[in-house]
Amino acid sequence: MTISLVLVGKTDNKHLEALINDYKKRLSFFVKFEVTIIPDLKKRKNMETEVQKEKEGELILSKISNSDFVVLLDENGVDHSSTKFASWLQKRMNSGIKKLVFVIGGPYGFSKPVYDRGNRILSLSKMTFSHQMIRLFFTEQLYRAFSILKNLPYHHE
Ligand SMILES: C[S@@+](CC[C@H](N)C(=O)[O-])C[C@H]1O[C@@H](n2cnc3c(N)ncnc32)[C@H](O)[C@@H]1O
Repeated sequence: MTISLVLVGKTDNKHLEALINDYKKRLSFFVKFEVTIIPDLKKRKNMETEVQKEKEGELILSKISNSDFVVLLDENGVDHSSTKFASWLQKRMNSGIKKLVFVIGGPYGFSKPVYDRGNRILSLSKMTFSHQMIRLFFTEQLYRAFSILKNLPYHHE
């Protein structure tokens, strides 16, 4: 199974990018992990929020195939402990899915068509994080999930 992470806008802080790359590298020992960045929209500062979400939504959907299992990250989704998330991930890997796609929205979240396409909505907390910070928190949680599944001494309960 391939795990793909779709992001809106490039990571705008080099320290954040370095930390994300570190977890990306660690994840590559366990799974085929790819990151797809949807470039920032041109002239988005002049756009209405809804128009921006709609345009970003079209670009997000263009990166998703019919057979992909799509998980949208959203503060209003279902939340898991790290161990529950690890077992959920194991079940997805056992289910024969070819590609598991996680999507992080832009600064204003997702358009309705993107919500409609999501197979699951996952929250990392009830608090809202920036679309930049959450990419680090999520890649760390994904690494943590694999470290739990592989019995590595990274996660402690
Ligand atoms: C700044 S938030 C968008 C917030 C809000 N939904 C809105 O409409 O303005 C940007 C993106 O970060 C992600 N995100 C932020 N906080 C999150 C959380 N607690 N759990 C999961 N994803 C989160 C989501 O993908 C969200 O679309």
